[in-house]
Amino acid sequence: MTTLRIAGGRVLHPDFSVTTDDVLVDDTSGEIVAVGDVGSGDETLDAEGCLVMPGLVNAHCHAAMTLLRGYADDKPLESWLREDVWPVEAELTDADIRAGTELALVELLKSGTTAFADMYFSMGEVAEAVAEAGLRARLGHGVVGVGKDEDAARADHEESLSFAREYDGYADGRVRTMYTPHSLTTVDEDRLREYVPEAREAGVPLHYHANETADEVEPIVAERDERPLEYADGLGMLGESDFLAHGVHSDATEVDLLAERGTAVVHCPASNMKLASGAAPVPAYREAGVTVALGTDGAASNNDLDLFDEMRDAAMLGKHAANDASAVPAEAVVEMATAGGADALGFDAGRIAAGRKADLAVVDFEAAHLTPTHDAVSNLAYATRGSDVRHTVCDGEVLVRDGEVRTLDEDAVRERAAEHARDLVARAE
Ligand SMILES: N[C@@H](CCSC[C@H]1O[C@@H](n2cnc3c(=O)[nH]cnc32)[C@H](O)[C@@H]1O)C(=O)O
Ligand SMILES: [Zn+2]
Repeated sequence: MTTLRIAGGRVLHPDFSVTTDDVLVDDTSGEIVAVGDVGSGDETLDAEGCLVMPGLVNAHCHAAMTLLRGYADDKPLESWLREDVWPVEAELTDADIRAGTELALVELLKSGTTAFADMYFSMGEVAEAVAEAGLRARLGHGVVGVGKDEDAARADHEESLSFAREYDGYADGRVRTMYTPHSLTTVDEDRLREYVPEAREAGVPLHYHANETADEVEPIVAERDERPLEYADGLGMLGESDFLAHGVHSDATEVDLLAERGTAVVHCPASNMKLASGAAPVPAYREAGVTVALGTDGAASNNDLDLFDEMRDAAMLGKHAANDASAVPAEAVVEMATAGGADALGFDAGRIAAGRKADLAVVDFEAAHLTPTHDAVSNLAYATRGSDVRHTVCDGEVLVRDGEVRTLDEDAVRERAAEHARDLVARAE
């Protein structure tokens, strides 16, 4: 066992208090050993002038969509997907996805993110990239039934399940998996009835888009005379380990249903604002006891993967939507980006405490835009940027030191991704 002492910083505790303390982590167990006066470690990571916080969790992402950053903007979800995104995605190769995912991982790591959930395709490539980069992930092959005959749709579901079975526990357990039907409107009821029980048998959680836009809610209500999440519940899709993305247009019945079932919601404020999907009822979820996490969604609808941005957006959108400046306060968004995300994804992380996973972000607070520090949590929620992250530690390993990614070659990754993005778009035209 080699221990690492993260020394001299101010530590953000689970109760949101902040003290000047050291954190000792063990790179063999990947856990936090002690917080406080921890003695000396085998190695030291300097955190002087910094805030040591739990690593951020991006609980809903399509990592390789970094290749489509800025490709098609300023359109609503339905036409954006059908006219722009899906035609280009039809041209994606394994190598494209690897290149786009690595680009995403560089961005995630440099901005303090230690875990993410990814729904996309060529997930074996994504798992390899995660193994190499050193962070933690919950991965699923996204299933879309639209435009496919029954055999093709079945094959897509089978692929999602076989990936989930094969890769769960990969990369020393840092990779966990999930079954990911794209949404309640893009996947057939018959197929869900067939495959959801198989996912249960495989012991993997479900993750899907739900109640993202009003357009997606209306046809379900019109056809079935029940709310989308009542429909999902009838299909057995609201389990305790499941988590859904967006939940913008949930009504009070659905909020209560989620609370009762223990299903988490991933709030994606930037994507929801950019696609003009609406504002999720975050205060109602939290009051009802629903676990709320934060996600960037893909870089094509955000257009970055910076969770500090997302925290700020969540707070701002929450206040604006409620017409109440006290709605979605600083502590709430920091909790959503850390403990909430870890809970949604089923990782024993998101809090700095002995015995928890050693997933940490060390933020340099000695910057003009972070001075003074009246309230460290306020600074994190409202003034910090991803580029303020100095070190990122996951599973006890230092993945970013002094702003430099140690597990991936940033320049090579960036060049490769730019090349793949250019060729991909050219093929699709
Ligand atoms: N196997 C599927 C791929 C599904 S991956 C997940 C999908 O979600 C899409 N996506 C990205 N952002 C959003 C969003 O905000 N709402 C709904 N879908 C999205 C993304 O472009 C990708 O096509 C197929 O054969 O098409
Ligand atoms: Zn999405």
